[in-house]
Amino acid sequence: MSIFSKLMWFFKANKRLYILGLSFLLLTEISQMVSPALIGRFTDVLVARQVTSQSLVIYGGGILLFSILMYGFRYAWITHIFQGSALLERTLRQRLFDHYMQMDTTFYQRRRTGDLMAHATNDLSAIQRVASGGVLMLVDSIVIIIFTVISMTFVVDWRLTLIGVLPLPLLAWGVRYLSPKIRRAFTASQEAFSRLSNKSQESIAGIKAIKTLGQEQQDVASFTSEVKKTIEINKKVAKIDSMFGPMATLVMTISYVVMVTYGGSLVTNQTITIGQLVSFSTYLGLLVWPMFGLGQLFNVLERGNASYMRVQEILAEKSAIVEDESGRESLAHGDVAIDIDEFKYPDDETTTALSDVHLKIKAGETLGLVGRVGSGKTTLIKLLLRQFDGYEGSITVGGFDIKQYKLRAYLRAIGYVAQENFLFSTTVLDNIRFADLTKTTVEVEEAAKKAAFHDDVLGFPEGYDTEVGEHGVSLSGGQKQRLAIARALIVDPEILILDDALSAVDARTEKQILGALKSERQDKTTIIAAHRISSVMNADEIIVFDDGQIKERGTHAELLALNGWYARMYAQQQLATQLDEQLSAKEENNA
Ligand SMILES: Nc1ncnc2c1ncn2[C@@H]1O[C@H](COP(=O)(O)OP(=O)(O)OP(=O)(O)O)[C@@H](O)[C@H]1O
Repeated sequence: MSIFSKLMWFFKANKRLYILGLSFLLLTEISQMVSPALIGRFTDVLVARQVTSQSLVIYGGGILLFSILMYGFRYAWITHIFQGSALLERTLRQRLFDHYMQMDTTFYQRRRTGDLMAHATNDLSAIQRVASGGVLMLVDSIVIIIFTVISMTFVVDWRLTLIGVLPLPLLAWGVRYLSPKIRRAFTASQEAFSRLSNKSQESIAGIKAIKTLGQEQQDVASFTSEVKKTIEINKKVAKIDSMFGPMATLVMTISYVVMVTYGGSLVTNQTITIGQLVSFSTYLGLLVWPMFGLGQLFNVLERGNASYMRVQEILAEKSAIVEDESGRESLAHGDVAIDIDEFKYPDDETTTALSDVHLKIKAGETLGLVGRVGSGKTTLIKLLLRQFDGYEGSITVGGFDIKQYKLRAYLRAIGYVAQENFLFSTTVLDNIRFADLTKTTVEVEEAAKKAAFHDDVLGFPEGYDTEVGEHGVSLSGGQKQRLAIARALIVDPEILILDDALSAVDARTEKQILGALKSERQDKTTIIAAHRISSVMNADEIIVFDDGQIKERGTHAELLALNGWYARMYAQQQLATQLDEQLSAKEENNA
């Protein structure tokens, strides 16, 4: 029952809908009570052999009239209540989705995709059932029970009523006994569903890796075992669930036995008429649904409660990125000053990911970030993207701390391209102009040209209208990277960040893209993190990271003169390129 108080905010907000719905319910029940009384009276007229055409019209017409009224009222109240539940589902869905959108990176690291999807589907449906079936069963059952018992007392006999309804508390006891069991079973079932969703999601997403490593059979086996576990848990739910129905039938049968034996004796000693016994039997019949309803109700409420708690737990999680409500709305631009004394990832407090990183990028300049694998390049970029706020020190853009900007305003100024980029299941055109769908085809083409992607698109079956992503053509790693670069360039960001975003393109294409960036973005800032020195060698300043710290810094020439890691890497890569060129030339000669 506590789920109703938890949802009170919603019922209050939609009280008009619910008051109307419940008023129609009351009218339905009142109409429903009239027919059994009319049937009883008519039985007495029949027994006394006093049937006339007038009595036929009165009783027949009366029963028909009230049935029609009942139909209309029932239709009206059910539509109101179900409208309410659809509203609740929409409200919660919106809240949950907004929450998902606001949450930070660590939230998505902690929570598995399958779980998050289960909350948005199964859990919300279970809660929605509380506001529809739950309300319907609760109010309908209680009102029918009260009205029926009152009608039984006044139309028939109070003693028969008392004895007839005496077995009903047995049902209440049964429900109380079974409820905690169904709650536990249902929570386990929801968790099993989440695990199954996770497994399916991971297998589908990782299908290429599974096939390449020849792990199909193992994967099917582990999926089957997960399915088996889920079925076992659901069997348990069904077992407990199926106890409710027969229990209600049993209790009702006891009531009928009481009615036949005690009611029969009342008719024999002429305390009540046969017609009244018929009315009583019809009233008792009306109690069958509320008994089932109450049994089901607790089931629906327990499920709803378990789901509501899970959804609330998610909604209560706060993003580590705190939005400054009165923050700056204006576009962030100007010099970038990075002063990080120390940063540790929240899930690894023992390791210092960055320390003493102090650098300045003047507006319009290019910064290069290099260093061995895991040296901290992406970590610094994550801080710039405000994926983590918990560092000692500050990052400012245009003299203002990046935390002083409204997140949306700040991120609007940034174009970010990662090594692996997500493509949406839509056309190349809409993927490129994803950040601003008002951009024209010409603007999209221009951005694609700068990213050296335009010629590739012309080769696609339907050019810019070719569908890509899950339901469309597959792009190569390099094409995906260049599409993502075009996507970032189209909004002409104040700060463009390329995080190993040229790793899958060849040296010539890289040169072409870097040339376009240089000429098109003269007054805009660019940050390039890369493994290939050629990606950063023309930057105004190059930072060499090692173990989260700046090990070397300077221009290309200065770093070569230092004769450290950078110079060694450059020499090695130069050598590799020369060897490659010699090999290609040889192959061409041989061909
Ligand atoms: N979310 C995280 N939680 C904890 N540690 C992390 C997290 N992300 C990265 N790290 C660790 O931080 C260190 C720096 O990683 P980072 O991704 O910044 O390196 P990188 O220089 O960009 O490497 P690469 O060249 O491979 O992209 C690594 O030791 C990495 O394991």
